[in-house]
Amino acid sequence: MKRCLVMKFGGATVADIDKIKHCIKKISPKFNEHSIIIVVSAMNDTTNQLRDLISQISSENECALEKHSGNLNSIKKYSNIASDLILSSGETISAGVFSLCLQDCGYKSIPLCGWQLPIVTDDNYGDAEIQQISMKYIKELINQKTIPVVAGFQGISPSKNITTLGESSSDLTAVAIAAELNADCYIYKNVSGVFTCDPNSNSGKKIDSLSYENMEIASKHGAKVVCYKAVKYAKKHNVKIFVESAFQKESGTMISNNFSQKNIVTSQQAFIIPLENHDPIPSEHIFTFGKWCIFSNQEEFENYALNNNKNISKQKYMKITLIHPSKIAKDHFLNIAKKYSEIYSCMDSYSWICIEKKYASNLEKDLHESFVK
Ligand SMILES: Nc1ncnc2c1ncn2[C@@H]1O[C@H](COP(=O)(O)OP(=O)(O)O)[C@@H](O)[C@H]1O
Ligand SMILES: N[C@@H](CC(=O)OP(=O)(O)O)C(=O)O
Repeated sequence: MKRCLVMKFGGATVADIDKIKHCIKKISPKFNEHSIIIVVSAMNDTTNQLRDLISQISSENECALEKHSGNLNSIKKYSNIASDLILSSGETISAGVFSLCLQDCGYKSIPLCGWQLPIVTDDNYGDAEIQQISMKYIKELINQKTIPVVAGFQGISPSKNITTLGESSSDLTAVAIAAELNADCYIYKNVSGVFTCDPNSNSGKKIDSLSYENMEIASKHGAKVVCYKAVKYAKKHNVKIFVESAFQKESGTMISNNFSQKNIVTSQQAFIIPLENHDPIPSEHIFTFGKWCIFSNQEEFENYALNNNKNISKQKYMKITLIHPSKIAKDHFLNIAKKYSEIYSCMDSYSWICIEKKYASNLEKDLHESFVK
């Protein structure tokens, strides 16, 4: 059997037929060497429209609930089951449409819902955890040189209800299938990789390679580019993720254990100090990667600081960069902040700090070590 490759296309990349046909161009160079498995998200913002639809009904449900004074938990459970069925339908359509487009381009293809594999989850509707996946059907299709197009985001509970895996979790479907097949996982987006900041709102720089740990932290703190549950799963099962543009040729970002030295500022050249209760950081603020910003080197940082926040002394800022929430470090952060009072007042309530290695005390080093382990 050829080596398997999972290719996941996000909602923005499958927004219409023209875009899907562009996505398909990404498949042909890989098709001869690999057995391809496609995973798709719902077209564009279909899932949000479905969420809106559900919320219109749910508010009426609450009134009905009060009228009938039924058992709140069981009524909630029934409405969650129905909501997940509705929410999952965006991916069902998308899998069918993508598969039809593949057929139109001359490939043999079959669309699959999560339950057809099946991807068995717990019954935590709306944010279900994967418990077991069978690759039997996918392997049969691969052997027949047929490309399976799997609807992302979907699972099935032990009681045979459709579940969804959580917001943006088609990435998780893709990574979980890749883990089962010992395959790499390509995630195609409308951006060309993971950037130091959201490329649509700031002048970030593309990162060539990134550790699971850094991506996990960034995703957890709001970087929308790869779903947090997917990164966690990839780390656990050692699945290499490549984030690339669906429409451009340039190389993207690799997320793995083999990351290049220059891109790991937060764990190698600097110390992450965990903090608690940080406030949301305005997008124009210097530290945005979701809520994080990673710089490859001092010069990059200085340029960014200079271009984006002229009020802040770049010299002092060199001592400050980043963050993760945790109880132990809060007092410690406040002490550091006092040392750099000018910066602290600039930062106001932003509890984000990162200390370059050369400035770090032993305590800071210990905190860092305990965090990155
Ligand atoms: N650090 C980051 N790097 C790249 N994209 C980011 C980052 N933070 C936020 N984003 C945003 O994440 C979005 C995800 O890409 P998109 O293709 O829209 O997602 P989807 O796969 O869900 O359709 C991008 O449009 C980009 O603006
Ligand atoms: N459509 C689902 C799942 C998903 O992963 O979507 P996307 O890959 O477009 O973020 C959602 O919006 O949550």
